[in-house]
Amino acid sequence: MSNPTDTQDAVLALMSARAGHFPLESGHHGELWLELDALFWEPAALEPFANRLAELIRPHAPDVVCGPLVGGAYLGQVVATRLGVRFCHTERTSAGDGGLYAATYELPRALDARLAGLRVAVVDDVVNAGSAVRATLAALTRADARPVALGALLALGTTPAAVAASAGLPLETVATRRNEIFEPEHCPLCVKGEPLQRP
Ligand SMILES: O=P(O)(O)OC[C@H]1O[C@H](OP(=O)(O)OP(=O)(O)O)[C@H](O)[C@@H]1O
Repeated sequence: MSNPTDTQDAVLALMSARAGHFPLESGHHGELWLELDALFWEPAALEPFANRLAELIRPHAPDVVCGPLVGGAYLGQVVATRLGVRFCHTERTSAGDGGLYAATYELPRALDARLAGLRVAVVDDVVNAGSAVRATLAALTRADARPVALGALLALGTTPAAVAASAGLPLETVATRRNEIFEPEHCPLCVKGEPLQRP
């Protein structure tokens, strides 16, 4: 696992990829869909990568790891256990109004008061447009928590780094993969007349 290319290939091998024309939760369109439902099928296979992510996050000294349901929360529990810190999840509460980044996520209400002032690392299994992690950061800000890092097993394209930078956070990733996403009005697949596919 020390060779970065081997690590990258091994992470990608955990997810099957489909090419097409897909609507993303963020409102963007993309050419890539990753099937993530089987990512946690063999927890022991995923654990070394979750542990690697935990070690990347450790220097940021979080008190809490927070991940969006579903995949980000499953991963976040493993990372939190490895780090010996607390864990919380966010849950999508609205898909939004069709605009960009309109989906909302919320923390369990009972944890709001506990999170105030704590250092929180936000983790997700994959970050693409960053809808889930952006909305999770917003929920943490509402709870007066202090985000300190954004982490992912896999970051797609350049948007995750932009999302982290705009939040003033370091981005820690185990693997990266090239990818492009498009605002609907600038989507080349729409221009070509390719119909959107349900993932
Ligand atoms: O950066 P984004 O553009 O938000 O994409 C990444 C998100 O998509 C996946 O979740 P999905 O929507 O498949 O839900 P799930 O985790 O419940 O399967 C993944 O687990 C991330 O949360």
